[in-house]
Amino acid sequence: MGYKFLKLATSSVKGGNLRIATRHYATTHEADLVVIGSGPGGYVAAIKAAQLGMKTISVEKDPTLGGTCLNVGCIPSKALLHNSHLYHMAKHDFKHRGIEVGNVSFNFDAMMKYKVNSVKALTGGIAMLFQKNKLACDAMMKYKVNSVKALTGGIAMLFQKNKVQLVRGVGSIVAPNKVEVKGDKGVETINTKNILIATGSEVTPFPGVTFDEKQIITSTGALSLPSVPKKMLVIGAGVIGLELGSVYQRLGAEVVAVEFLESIGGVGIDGEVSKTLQKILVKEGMKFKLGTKVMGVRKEGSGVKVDVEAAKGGNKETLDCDVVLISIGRRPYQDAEQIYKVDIIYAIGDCIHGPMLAHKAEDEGIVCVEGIKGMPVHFNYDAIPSVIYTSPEVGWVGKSEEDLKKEGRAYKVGKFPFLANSRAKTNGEPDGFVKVLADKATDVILGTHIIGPGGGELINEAVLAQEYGAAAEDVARVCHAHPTCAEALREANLAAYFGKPINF
Ligand SMILES: Cc1cc2nc3c(=O)[nH]c(=O)nc-3n(C[C@H](O)[C@H](O)[C@H](O)COP(=O)(O)OP(=O)(O)OC[C@H]3O[C@@H](n4cnc5c(N)ncnc54)[C@H](O)[C@@H]3O)c2cc1C
Ligand SMILES: NC(=O)c1ccc[n+]([C@@H]2O[C@H](COP(=O)([O-])OP(=O)(O)OC[C@H]3O[C@@H](n4cnc5c(N)ncnc54)[C@H](O)[C@@H]3O)[C@@H](O)[C@H]2O)c1
Repeated sequence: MGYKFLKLATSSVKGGNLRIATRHYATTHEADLVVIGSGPGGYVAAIKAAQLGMKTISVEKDPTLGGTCLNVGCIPSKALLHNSHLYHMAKHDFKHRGIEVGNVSFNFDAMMKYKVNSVKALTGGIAMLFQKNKLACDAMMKYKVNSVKALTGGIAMLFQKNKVQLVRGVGSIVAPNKVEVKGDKGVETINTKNILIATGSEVTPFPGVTFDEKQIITSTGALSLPSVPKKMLVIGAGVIGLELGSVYQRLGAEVVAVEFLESIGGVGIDGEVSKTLQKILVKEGMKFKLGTKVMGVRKEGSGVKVDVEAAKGGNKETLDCDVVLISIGRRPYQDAEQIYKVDIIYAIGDCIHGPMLAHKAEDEGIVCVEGIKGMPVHFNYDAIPSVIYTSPEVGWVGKSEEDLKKEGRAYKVGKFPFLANSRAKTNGEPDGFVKVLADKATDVILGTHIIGPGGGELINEAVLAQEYGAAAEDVARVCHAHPTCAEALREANLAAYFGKPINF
């Protein structure tokens, strides 16, 4: 697929948050490429462009680099998921493994501090990498002084290393080759050959509901609650609802997830995997109200009341909770004022179509700047992995059984349970399975679905196979280390191509 699909008129970029700035120029810069937004899409694109020899400027409005993913998304959520999982294991699982640790408790403040430090370490590093390309930048230097700690980390280091210049402030496209940045230093102007928009996304609001980020919260509030609520209601059992719901459920909250659909896990998840995940999470203590729509959310007394109704109509009830997390999706960032209509700009990541995932944004960023340089480009949208970082983890790539049935495509299924995988069994993590879907006639892999230990890591092997057009037999004939959970992936491929695995 060519890179032109990323070349958009600004008017077609859904997240049109690009303002017409007041014209009072403090400084003028020249660039080959200006990247607006330093999330995983923008910062990766900026670094790649600098590595390809382009004079690159990154424009960021927020005080820290890294966008949603590093500041209020992937990274802080995974810090909480990992540590709450360790706590949960120590409390409920260690004893039967012969590990005696006495009374296990947790220090919520310390857990939050660990999360903050994980984020700092990564956001700081981007600026360092930008600096490595030795472009003078006052804002960068100020940043260096102000956040020495941050500079020891990842993104700051990457900016430094790759000589990407950073200009802080809100970017606006004011002409086809001109970006204005309104920041603390007034308005800076950048004359540039190319512009790339990577302005990301924001929470989809719930009609009639105002977030206070204390009791009626988005994912951002959920990442910084002062204490574990007694009862948490989650609206939307998609990725965020399941991940952050898991965190608080493990830490002792009673968590109920209300979901409009009859299944959990959001878009693209295979139906059998979704059902299995739901069973496991219910066993762990999470509750679900599926096929239920939320009609209203209001604060009453010290709590929150949520009015719900069966999605098909009928049964109505009011649910009580201390905190309600609304996680019904995200939309392209909409701080829209006036949009200058220019034809030749590029846009990537959450602000355009496609799955809102950090790795999708990153890969689009690389493909986009390679395209600008006139290099051959390739991005296979059918081979973007999805992971839900619950316990066990869920990972998938390609088509689900539901997709294939809808398409009327003849396919075969190869399935292997972790119960029969020696490593998973020995580790005491036997829940879940690997399912491979392959074309009935050609054996070419169409989709892989994993629920089980390390599913989020294992899926990458399946992505590689699918990217290279592998048949199930190809993976089945590759020697896999023993004992590893990856052998379950091999066995599922064996089952798909030969009809029978070895160990089950
Ligand atoms: C709780 C949560 C958990 C998540 N977990 C995962 C996960 O595990 N894995 C995964 O793949 N994805 C995850 N995501 C999704 C992921 O965060 C996004 O897909 C990703 O951040 C998108 O990258 P982006 O570069 O397109 O935009 P963003 O990361 O949103 O970055 C956009 C940047 O642009 C800046 N900006 C916007 N407008 C302007 C302007 N006019 N001038 C200057 N700067 C501007 C913003 O300040 C921001 O820094 C998660 C999201 C959330 C909310
Ligand atoms: N692990 C990851 O990769 C990860 C983690 C977190 C977030 N993200 C990204 O962030 C984005 C947003 O996540 P999300 O969980 O908010 O969205 P989502 O699309 O994953 O899930 C939203 C869920 O809310 C349900 N819903 C919508 N309106 C509802 C209503 N009125 N009442 C009840 N249920 C309702 C939907 O049916 C859906 O199941 C996603 O696109 C996701 O890709 C990714």
